Amino acid sequence: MAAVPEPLTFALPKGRILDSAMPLLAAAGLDIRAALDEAGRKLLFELPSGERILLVKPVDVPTYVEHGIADFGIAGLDTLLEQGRDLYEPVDLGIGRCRLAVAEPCDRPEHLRGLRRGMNLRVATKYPRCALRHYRVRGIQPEIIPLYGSVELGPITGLADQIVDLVESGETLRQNALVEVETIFEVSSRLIVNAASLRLKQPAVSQTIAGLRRAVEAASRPRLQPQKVACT
Ligand SMILES: Nc1ncnc2c1ncn2[C@@H]1O[C@H](COP(=O)(O)OP(=O)(O)OP(=O)(O)O)[C@@H](O)[C@H]1O
Ligand SMILES: O=P(O)(O)OC[C@H]1O[C@H](OP(=O)(O)OP(=O)(O)O)[C@H](O)[C@@H]1O
Repeated sequence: MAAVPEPLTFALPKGRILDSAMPLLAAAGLDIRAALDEAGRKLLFELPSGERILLVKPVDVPTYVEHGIADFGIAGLDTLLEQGRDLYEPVDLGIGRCRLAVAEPCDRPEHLRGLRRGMNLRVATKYPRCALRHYRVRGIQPEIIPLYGSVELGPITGLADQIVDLVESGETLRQNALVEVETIFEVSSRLIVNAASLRLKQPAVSQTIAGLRRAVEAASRPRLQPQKVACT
């Protein structure tokens, strides 16, 4: 008797990324909307097609995938570069687009003079490793002040001179009198895969990857504008 294939498990990030990922997942045959509504506050649920869904804080998604608890996950490039884990990253989903950037108060250019004189630069960030790498290649050794959110408060309150944080529209910076001075890298969300699942759960894993690639391609194709038809 043929062995029943083990169902796939997906670690999905709660919050803004899940909303943009749902149409892509549905197009790839993984329609989680109804099960999600039914799940209420449950963090682990099963789809009628058998797949298991784990709802995880975005920063924890790579942990579940690296440890093999989930076969797949969705994580931002910011999180992946910060954590530097052993994972496959086969599809850029093209969602959750933003950038990791350096910003500072618009009205306080004196830190620049400090930088040139090698004075201690205090940088508040949720991304200590990415920030350190960015400054070190420029010969600057900043004091990193780790924060878990509302990073823009750092310079306003005098906690930090600069911040390294995500910028999308730039509205949060603007409303907090900060200005972007350098982009470190562009961010989008990626499909991540556990290394062992890639080998041991073929062909289901390959099918999912191919399905999501097709969904991303279809989503990025320009839509045809409806043409006006002249009635004669
Ligand atoms: N403003 C933004 N625009 C687009 N993508 C973003 C933005 N902020 C974050 N992201 C992307 O979404 C991912 C998750 O960010 P999100 O803010 O939802 O998680 P979080 O900071 O852990 O939130 P929470 O603290 O509410 O759990 C980030 O790693 C990044 O890739
Ligand atoms: O350029 P914008 O479009 O204004 O977006 C950028 C903001 O979005 C993220 O914050 P989030 O909403 O996740 O809150 P957080 O500060 O708690 O991380 C990020 O950390 C910025 O603060």
